[in-house]
Amino acid sequence: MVINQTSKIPVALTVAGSDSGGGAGIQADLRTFAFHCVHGTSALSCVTAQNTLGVTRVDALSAEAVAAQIEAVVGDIGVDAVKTGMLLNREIMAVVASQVESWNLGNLVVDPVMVSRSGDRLIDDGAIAFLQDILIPLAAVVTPNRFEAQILSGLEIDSVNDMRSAAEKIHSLGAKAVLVKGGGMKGDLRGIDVWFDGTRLDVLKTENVNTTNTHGTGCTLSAAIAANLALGKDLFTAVTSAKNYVTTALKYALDIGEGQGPVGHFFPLLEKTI
Ligand SMILES: Nc1ncnc2c1ncn2[C@@H]1O[C@H](COP(=O)(O)OP(=O)(O)OP(=O)(O)O)[C@@H](O)[C@H]1O
Ligand SMILES: Cc1ncc(CO)c(N)n1
Repeated sequence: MVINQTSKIPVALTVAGSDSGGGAGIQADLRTFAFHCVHGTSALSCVTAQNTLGVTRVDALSAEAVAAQIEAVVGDIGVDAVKTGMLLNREIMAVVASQVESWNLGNLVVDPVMVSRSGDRLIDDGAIAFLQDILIPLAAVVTPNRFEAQILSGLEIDSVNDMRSAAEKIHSLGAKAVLVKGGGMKGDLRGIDVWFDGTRLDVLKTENVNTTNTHGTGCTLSAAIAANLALGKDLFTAVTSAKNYVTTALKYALDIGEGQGPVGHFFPLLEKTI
């Protein structure tokens, strides 16, 4: 890609939580945007005290504060794509949905964050129905992991066929496309995702990377999809390129902390210096 000083700089917005450990959430999103040469902007929904072992505390921002951040960014800078991550509660989801509608924001990637890899609950009771009924229908693509896809579809997911059925069921909620992610599947199925956009049902396969340092894969994937959309790629290409980015970032995952380390976003720089 060539970006010179006269090119229009693509801009992406993440509406998500902060991960103090730097592996997921807004920190992962902004790094991912930067490594796609996309200017990253952010609206913080909550602050988690978190590390590679898990989440010890969550503090929500007010819904008004989230709305004000989105307004400040969109009203002045403008955005080419948006991703949502950990939105925590219905009040925050409601202002995000109304901002998306009033600014007519297309290219919306909804990562329906409900639970972390280490098993911590990242959404309030009662917010799931709102996500399902109001936010997901506004999305260009929704990217549930295995656990989230089970909740959204009501199906048990143990095989690729189950992932296909879940993708079809979740598509009927109204998003243009669905990517059911397979990071939480067992054995060889880890790393297999299923795409459905109403006509095309595809199994997306990359190599299964043998690492336990997988913190932030989902945030990185949805941020990379948003970055690719901001760069003007079509939705399916944005998703497959994002998946390739995550696979390489997993190969360069960081072995830090006592638990699950984060994926290594900065591999493009490492490769240049090797
Ligand atoms: N070990 C692995 N090898 C290859 N790809 C993987 C592996 N683990 C996860 N992935 C890929 O990473 C992407 C994110 O999927 P995953 O199911 O891990 O999301 P998630 O559970 O939302 O992530 P997190 O909550 O850790 O941010 C998917 O494309 C998935 O296939
Ligand atoms: C802030 C935040 N967002 C998303 C996730 C999902 O991995 C997480 N663990 N923390």
